[in-house]
Amino acid sequence: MNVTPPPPPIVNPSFILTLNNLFAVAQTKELETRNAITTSKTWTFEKTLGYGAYGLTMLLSDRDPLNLRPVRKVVLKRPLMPETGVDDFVREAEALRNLRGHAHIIQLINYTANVGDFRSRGGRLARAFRRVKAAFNNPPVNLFRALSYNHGGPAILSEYLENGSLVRVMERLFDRRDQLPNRILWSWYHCMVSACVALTYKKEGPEGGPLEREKPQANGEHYRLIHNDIAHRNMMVDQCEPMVRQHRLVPKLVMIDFGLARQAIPGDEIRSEQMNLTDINIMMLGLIIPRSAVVHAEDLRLARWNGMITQAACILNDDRLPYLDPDLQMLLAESFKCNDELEPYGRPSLEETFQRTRRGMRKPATSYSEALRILELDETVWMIMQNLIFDADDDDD
Ligand SMILES: Nc1ncnc2c1ncn2[C@@H]1O[C@H](COP(=O)(O)OP(=O)(O)OP(=O)(O)O)[C@@H](O)[C@H]1O
Repeated sequence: MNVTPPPPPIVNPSFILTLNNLFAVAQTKELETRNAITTSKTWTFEKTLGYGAYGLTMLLSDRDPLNLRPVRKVVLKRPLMPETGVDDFVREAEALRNLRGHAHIIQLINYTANVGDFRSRGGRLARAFRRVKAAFNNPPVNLFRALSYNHGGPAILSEYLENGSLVRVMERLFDRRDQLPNRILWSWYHCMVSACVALTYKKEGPEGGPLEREKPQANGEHYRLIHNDIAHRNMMVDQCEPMVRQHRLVPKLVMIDFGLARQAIPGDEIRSEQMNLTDINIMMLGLIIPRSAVVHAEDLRLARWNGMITQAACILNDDRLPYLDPDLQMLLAESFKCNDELEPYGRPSLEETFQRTRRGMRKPATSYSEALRILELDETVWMIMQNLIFDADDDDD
């Protein structure tokens, strides 16, 4: 019998992480980082937030023995193995630097391609002096320096958002057989669409600078960034903002994890916008029906509805979703519209979705029918947010 030999591996096999050893590698990396941070005495290792095929994401806090400043928490992301994923880190850092200053994007604090560059030549005295200085002012480079003694490779530092991701919200909705009022759905839809608008132009703001809400740009260079990993786990819940009308009751959402982000080629501006937007629209279906298994475009079912063919069948049954705002239902139905060949057709653009979600977000409780109004009142929205996010136990973290 003629047996064809297997093709040679494209990647050096020593760099391939199987699921079996991924956990062990992540644990070792965590221990290394924990030791380096503990030795430095200027930062504290709090916990590991997560790890994927390439990176380990950890929460650290600024150690302030004199209690001179508010404790600052930061997120540190490092590659699991120095040989792999470094390109993803460089791309992620570059995207975060370009997008810094956009209100719905996680804010980069600092980045280095190689923590080894921070290895200081000073002796014990210099180190002791730095430690004393750190009690007054502990800049993020101290962290890179702490990591530099035993390691090289890239590190990304970003702000920490303590309210978890939309996965947490979805799980709680599922457990409690609850549903989100339309005003929360509109508000979060608009946040996520704003994050997609952010991906169309660079902001390049300074570290710690003011954040600006995104606006579709009529002119200027298009950034054409495709996130490639838009999912509930990569949309974080921020704080409420008492001075911003739309986030007084409903906290802002912020997009994270740009490790897979790529810039589309010139000419592909609209395609890049539509790719990000489709992922957001799929996330919206999940927020409306947390029990639905819709997580990928392939899971969408087709329906004929109001003279169109749409893939949004799961939200068109009015008996199952009597509370859903017809305007929101219509926007999502149109966002999954297909032609007779079942290809995407006539879907609202990013700019149109931005304008329609903004109008939706601004609807007061009184604009809903009397039967629904109780769900949409400020008091109900506030109570649901407390319940799902701010007062929720941390047992499922
Ligand atoms: N800035 C942040 N604030 C709070 N939590 C964060 C932050 N960044 C990441 N996390 C948490 O850490 C987890 C992993 O982070 P991240 O998505 O950046 O890494 P990843 O290795 O690409 O993971 P994945 O492949 O699961 O997306 C996230 O799902 C989130 O829960």
